Amino acid sequence: MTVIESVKRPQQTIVEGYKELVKNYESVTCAISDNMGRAGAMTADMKPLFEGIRLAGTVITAKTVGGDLSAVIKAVDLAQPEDIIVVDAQGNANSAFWGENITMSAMNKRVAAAVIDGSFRDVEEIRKLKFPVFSKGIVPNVGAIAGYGHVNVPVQCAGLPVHPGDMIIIDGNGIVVVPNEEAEEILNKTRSLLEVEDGVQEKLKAGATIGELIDIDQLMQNGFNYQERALEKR
Ligand SMILES: O=C([O-])CC(=O)C(=O)O
Ligand SMILES: [Mg+2]
Repeated sequence: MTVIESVKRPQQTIVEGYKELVKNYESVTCAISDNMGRAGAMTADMKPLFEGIRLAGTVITAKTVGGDLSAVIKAVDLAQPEDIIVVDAQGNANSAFWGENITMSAMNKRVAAAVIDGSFRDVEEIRKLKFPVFSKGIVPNVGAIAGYGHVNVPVQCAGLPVHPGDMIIIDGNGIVVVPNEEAEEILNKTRSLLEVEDGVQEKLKAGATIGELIDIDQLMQNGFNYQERALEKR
């Protein structure tokens, strides 16, 4: 079992920058994905417990072994306010890795959300508590708590590598992960892209179509043929 207690987080101004974007723009995750090479999102089978989850926070990871929840319980204890717990349960949707009691622990630590590559239970209670959970499913069966698992090690979650201290941003479109070392650059690029999007919106509101604005006819005449291109180079 590996338990890493201290996590290197992005500077507070960067974390606040992402929170500000989430406050001011609706589809921040889409702009972040665009800036990460049209990637960076968790898979679409990650479902929210309720609508309207909009958050940015830093990652604490729990990597489970079998159905054991011990790593999740320990991760909650190591969290700082507004952290997001990412549970790598290897996509095991037939076992619960989170429940009402763990939610109440997490709320006592002011954890912002749980993102689980697996399932959880006590769904009605957690909905009433309004604690944000994203998961692959909901199921009553839960594993033992027998001391197995790892905390704050690199993990995967829903198709993405995730490291402790990365940024997670969640809105109505889904979840994106920005690696800690790219957090500042992606924040700046995303701010700019959202401003550009505002400009495009103005043109659309004035009656334009995207096809006109990007000259789609010309683009489609230039269909790319890699064999022709390869021959040109001989
Ligand atoms: O107790 C467990 O193992 C999970 C659970 O149901 C809870 O956290 O309430
Ligand atoms: Mg329970």
